[in-house]
Amino acid sequence: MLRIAVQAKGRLFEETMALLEESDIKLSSSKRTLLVQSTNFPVEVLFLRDDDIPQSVATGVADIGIVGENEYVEKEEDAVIIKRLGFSKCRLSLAIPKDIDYPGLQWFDNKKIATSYPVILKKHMQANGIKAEVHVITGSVEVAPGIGLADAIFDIVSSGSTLVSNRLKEVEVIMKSEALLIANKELSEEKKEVLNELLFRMDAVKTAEDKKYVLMNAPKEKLNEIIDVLPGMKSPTVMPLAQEGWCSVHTVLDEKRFWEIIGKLKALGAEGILVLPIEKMIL
Ligand SMILES: Nc1ncnc2c1ncn2[C@@H]1O[C@H](COP(=O)(O)OP(=O)(O)OP(=O)(O)O)[C@@H](O)[C@H]1O
Ligand SMILES: O=P(O)(O)OC[C@H]1O[C@H](OP(=O)(O)OP(=O)(O)O)[C@H](O)[C@@H]1O
Ligand SMILES: [Mg+2]
Repeated sequence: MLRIAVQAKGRLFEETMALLEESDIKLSSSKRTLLVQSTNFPVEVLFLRDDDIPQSVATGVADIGIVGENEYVEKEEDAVIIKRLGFSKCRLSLAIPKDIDYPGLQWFDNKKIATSYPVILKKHMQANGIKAEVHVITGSVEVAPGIGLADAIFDIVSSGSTLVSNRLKEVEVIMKSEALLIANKELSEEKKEVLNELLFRMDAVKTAEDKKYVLMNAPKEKLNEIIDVLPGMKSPTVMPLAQEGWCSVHTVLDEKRFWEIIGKLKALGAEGILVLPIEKMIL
């Protein structure tokens, strides 16, 4: 049985649960108890605060965990990164009151900075020879300058709207972060096998995520030109239609180039284009 530590509630929770669900890991209880077994796969899910996930994985309380990179780097626990998961993307930044002119990092010399990430902050300041006072608070960091608790903050930024509503501006990005799958360093062979199967399933979900299955009717005389604009995995499937001179073309398209390719297909006379989501893709 492989034990996975995940965030019980918060910014990581929904996408973590969606990833497990799309990997066909069914959980026995919809009520959230601390530890829930899967009914169809040899894993159990341990729900924790995200701060506690790196340590629980490093000590072997859990075998693997899903946690923000910021939290993983801050905690300096001895666990290994297995996979970058690409969700909960954000950055850790320094921000100061918006009306202050910012001359560069030296501004922070002898200033008081509020943060929940003292380790990352102190390392960065030390590496740049800046002596700042670090004031640790665990939440609502952005209000600190407004209430006179600190001169500046070092915290998570995504859209930047929390900074704006607290009259702050982002002046330095110190690190970028996304959700990570981390693992204990000494998993048994049995657990490694379960982990490999889980990774195989997660890859199939991730690969499918930015792809679409596309079907269209194409005039036969334009078929070669249409095939030329389709990247596909190998080559498209082409099937005859009852109507003379037409065929049906099926292929897989990358979401990034989707509109560009669809435009070319329409120009070549493709009709009745259907676009379907792909649940899983095994290459
Ligand atoms: N606005 C955001 N946009 C994207 N990702 C974010 C955002 N805020 C936080 N994250 C990421 O999600 C993680 C969890 O954020 P959350 O705010 O839920 O943490 P928390 O309040 O410390 O939760 P917990 O109760 O588990 O300790 C962060 O460590 C970060 O990696
Ligand atoms: O740049 P933005 O898009 O505004 O996001 C940044 C905010 O998001 C997170 O807090 P969250 O909203 O998760 O609430 P919390 O403070 O309760 O963790 C984070 O702590 C920042 O405060
Ligand atoms: Mg936390």
